[in-house]
Amino acid sequence: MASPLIIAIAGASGSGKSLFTENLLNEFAQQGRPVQILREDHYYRAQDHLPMQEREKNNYDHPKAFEHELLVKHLLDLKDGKSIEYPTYCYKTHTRLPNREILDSAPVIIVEGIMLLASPDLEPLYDVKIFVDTPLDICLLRRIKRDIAERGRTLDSVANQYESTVKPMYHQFIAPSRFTADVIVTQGGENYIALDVIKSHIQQALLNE
Ligand SMILES: Nc1ncnc2c1ncn2[C@@H]1O[C@H](COP(=O)(O)OP(=O)(O)O)[C@@H](O)[C@H]1O
Ligand SMILES: O=c1ccn([C@@H]2O[C@H](COP(=O)(O)O)[C@@H](O)[C@H]2O)c(=O)[nH]1
Repeated sequence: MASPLIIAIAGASGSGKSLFTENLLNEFAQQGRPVQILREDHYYRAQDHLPMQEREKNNYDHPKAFEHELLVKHLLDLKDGKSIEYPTYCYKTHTRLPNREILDSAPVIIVEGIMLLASPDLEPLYDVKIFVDTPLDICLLRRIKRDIAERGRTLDSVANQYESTVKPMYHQFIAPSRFTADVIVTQGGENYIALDVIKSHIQQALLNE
């Protein structure tokens, strides 16, 4: 098998990265082309050694919050055609779960997450770098709805975390990383023209291998 293409999709929390990734996956699934998806969030560091109150105060919007060393190893393994033991993370308890999933390599690997273009160790591994660029007020509104519905948060906790870490870290790490991207996607997860352009590029790259 030729070396898999690795597509990185970055952007602010709530920008629409997950939805964009799902829609890209659907495009390939319709053609019966195997795609593997990795989420950077699964590589948040385990925090079982810390009490819950400490975990709640942590900065989850700093590159060091992630075990990027393990993500680098996993991407290299997938590039070599090997399977990986993909970790699982729980946002409610802010730590890893014991179960791991075996993921096989595939011709297209999509990796999605906030800090993917802000880590010099990861950047050389990508074949295509995409940044989903959505205004921060829209990201915040989506995050409020999602975090209350799915991640066990309250309006107050979302607002406090946003002011203390999410917003400042966005300006320090995520916004500058957009300049390393090959493609900037506006309008979040439902930009079908961007999806089409990226799908065509990937198909062409696979044909040329
Ligand atoms: N273009 C869009 N229009 C409307 N809602 C969207 C759009 N993109 C994403 N969403 C919604 O906003 C929320 C956050 O999107 P998500 O893809 O999870 O963001 P991210 O992965 O960047 O944090 C989800 O509930 C998602 O369905
Ligand atoms: O334990 C945790 C881990 C992460 N977060 C927040 O999640 C987002 C990143 O996930 P998206 O799916 O891209 O929104 C990040 O901004 C962290 O603040 C958390 O709250 N708790």
